[in-house]
Amino acid sequence: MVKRTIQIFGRIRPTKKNTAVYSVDNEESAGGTLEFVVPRDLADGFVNNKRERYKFRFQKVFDQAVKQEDIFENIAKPVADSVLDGYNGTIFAYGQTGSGKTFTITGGPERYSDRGIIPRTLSYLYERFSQDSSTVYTTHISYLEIYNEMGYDLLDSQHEASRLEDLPKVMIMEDPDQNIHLRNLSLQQSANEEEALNLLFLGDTNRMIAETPMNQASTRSHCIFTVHLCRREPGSATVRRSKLHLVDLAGSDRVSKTGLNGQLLTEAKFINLSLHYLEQVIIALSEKNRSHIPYRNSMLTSVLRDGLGGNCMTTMIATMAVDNWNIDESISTCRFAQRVALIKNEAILNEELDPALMITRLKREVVLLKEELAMVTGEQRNDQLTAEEIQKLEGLVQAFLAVPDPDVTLSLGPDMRKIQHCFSLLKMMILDKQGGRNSCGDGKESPAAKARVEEIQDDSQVAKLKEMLKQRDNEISILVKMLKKEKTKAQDAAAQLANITNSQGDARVSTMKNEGRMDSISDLGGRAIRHIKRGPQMSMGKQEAFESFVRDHEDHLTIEDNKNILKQRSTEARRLGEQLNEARSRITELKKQLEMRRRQRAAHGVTENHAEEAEELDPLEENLCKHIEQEKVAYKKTIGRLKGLRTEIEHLQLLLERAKVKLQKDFQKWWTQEASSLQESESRATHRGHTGSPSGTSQPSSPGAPGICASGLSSTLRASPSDQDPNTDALLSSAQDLRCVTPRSIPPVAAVAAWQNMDVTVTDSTSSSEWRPLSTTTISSSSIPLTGDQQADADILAFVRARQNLLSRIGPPQ
Ligand SMILES: Nc1ncnc2c1ncn2[C@@H]1O[C@H](COP(=O)(O)OP(=O)(O)OP(=O)(O)O)[C@@H](O)[C@H]1O
Repeated sequence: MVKRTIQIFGRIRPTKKNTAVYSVDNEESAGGTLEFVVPRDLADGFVNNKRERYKFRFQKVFDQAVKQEDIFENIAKPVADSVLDGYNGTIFAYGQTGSGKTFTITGGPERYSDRGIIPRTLSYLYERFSQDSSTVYTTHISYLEIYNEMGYDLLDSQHEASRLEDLPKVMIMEDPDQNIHLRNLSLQQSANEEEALNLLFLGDTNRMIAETPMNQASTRSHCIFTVHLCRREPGSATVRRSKLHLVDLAGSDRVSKTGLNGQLLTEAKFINLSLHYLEQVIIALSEKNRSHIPYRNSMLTSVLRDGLGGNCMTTMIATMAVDNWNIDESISTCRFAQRVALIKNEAILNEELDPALMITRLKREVVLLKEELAMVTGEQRNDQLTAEEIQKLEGLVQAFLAVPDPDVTLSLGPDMRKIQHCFSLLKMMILDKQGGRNSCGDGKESPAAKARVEEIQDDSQVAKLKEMLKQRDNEISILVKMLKKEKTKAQDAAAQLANITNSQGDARVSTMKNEGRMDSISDLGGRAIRHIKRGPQMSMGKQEAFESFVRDHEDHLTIEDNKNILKQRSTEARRLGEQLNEARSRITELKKQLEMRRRQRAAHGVTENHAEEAEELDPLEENLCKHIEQEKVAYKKTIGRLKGLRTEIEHLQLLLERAKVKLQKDFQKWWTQEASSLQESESRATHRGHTGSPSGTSQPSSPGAPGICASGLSSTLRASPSDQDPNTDALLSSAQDLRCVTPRSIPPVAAVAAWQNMDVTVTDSTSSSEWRPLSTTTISSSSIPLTGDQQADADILAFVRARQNLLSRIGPPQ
């Protein structure tokens, strides 16, 4: 058992201006101190206008310039080490909103070097697993978000979460021994670093997507990323199970300061309530002789129960901002940390007997005892050894011979068949080695020995061939299955491509023909292919808007930078891969040369009777060995670099993927806003039209639009409040195209309606007050360019009907 108080560390977020006076002092032995100096005039009722100096003690304080790497080395690595040893670990970040909790725990979204504690810890754990090949490690991951006292599983890949409520809800259960269980929280196995990082990415993406402007969940929720580790020593019936919780708490800002109201106030109360309960638990734990600790008051404290005053090595990171206006919050964060530092935990080694391993062990014992019994009672088995048994025995003999230690024994159990077979194998090997010397005096092998050797060789050969045949059969059936699957996929893709090219092409071709823009038609196929590659969600008009949006997005430069770095790293990885292949061939070649040289020398020694010469060191041989060693060192170095590059490439890919999701989300938000604002101005213009304002004037693009071509996008938007449906978008893009060839004087709505073959009378082409929909029910679908896809066509017709209804509601002008 390890008794230890919760370790507290301070981290100060970089700030550019208006910094409060503070000082950090880290001493090797006494830990670190952080001191704030708050002048009386600045305090001004903020914190305390009596005291000027506030001094707090931490294990260590990390000032603004400290890198993520140092945070990992000093804070997370020791905890990860104890988790590897079988103890539970928790690291939680506490601080006000924007003080750098997420940056510390997960990392920044832009640079590889900004990776936070989670990705670095995963990297470290898998590296340690690979160094300890004798132990079997199994890793599972869970990712829980707690928002308004409700738990959500962030690793759900089944549902497309667009709101937090779409994610599976997690319930807290308690068993009779008062152990906490989280029902509905999935545990995903991750075999390697890549899989673990993908899970982190999935969770973060779910977190980001589920967030809406009304529910800034990332700021107002608690997130707990947990690594569940199981470690098995070879031959041992015990397993060690440990858990590592990496916790990003909600902002600890005081409600009075945030000035919230309505829904946000309710959320803030919930968050403050759960942080308040956390504080209560911490106060109760830091007080002596408290029998009741109120863990059950909130979901957060229930989940973190072990980490707080229980079986766990726990570390807290107090994140702080030192801008003048944040100083009171930073001081209260420090005060909280001081209380946390009083809590004592008792971490125990989580070792238990593995029932499965116990069963296997007992079964093996039963077999041995049975065999021993058979030997004692003289009841020997006389059935043939199976091919598998023969193969196993060969392996045992090889392993036995490979170890020069004379104390090592060949343990075969009391089965005489196995003992005899191993003797035969050994005899065969000796005969083989002795070659001509083990013959019947005349230099030839005795026929009996030869026959026996051949028999044994045949047996093992047949067994090997049978095994190979089985493997090949398996491979063939897998390949056949894959081929079938690929064929079906190719057929589907071809059909989909044909469909999309036809439907989108048809819609555009007619308008392009009208405009004489036939050269663009040939481009349609290519665009359709790009469209499919990007996903079937966007119409071409929207796609163009998206491309423009991406170009003007604030993250564009970072994304481009990351793309370039990714390209460079991929090129370097390819080059290193080639180097590795070359080094491998060189090593093989050198080994061949060495082998040949050794044979030549051995042959020379035998034929010329120069046995002593053969024993001497050969300079050429020595040189070859040296060369091989050098190549091996270079090979290992390249492998190390390649491994590092692989991690960096995977991380960059995830960053890019995350940036893509963010862009799509931002675009979707912007698109919806633009659509509704354009619709509003459209209806305003219509009303103005009713009162005699000039008609058909094109609407200005929204000021928020980042440089999108007004004629292409805003016209599509004008008619497209429902942007979810690609067919509607395509339809509206086509409507816009038609508008381009419609006389300017015809109002846009009339143009769309005309294209839709609705009965619209334009009695005076210069006055918008003269147009009106005649019929609200007649829709001649014959002239609507339908796609042939039932769902898409139903959507198109529904859209046309909705538009017609809208027009009818506007009604004829007075
Ligand atoms: N040490 C740091 N170095 C560079 N940038 C940082 C650092 N800490 C925080 N930031 C930046 O400051 C901003 C706010 O940080 P972050 O989102 O991590 O705060 P938070 O405490 O998690 O806030 P919230 O409570 O809203 O989740 C981010 O843009 C982040 O990249």
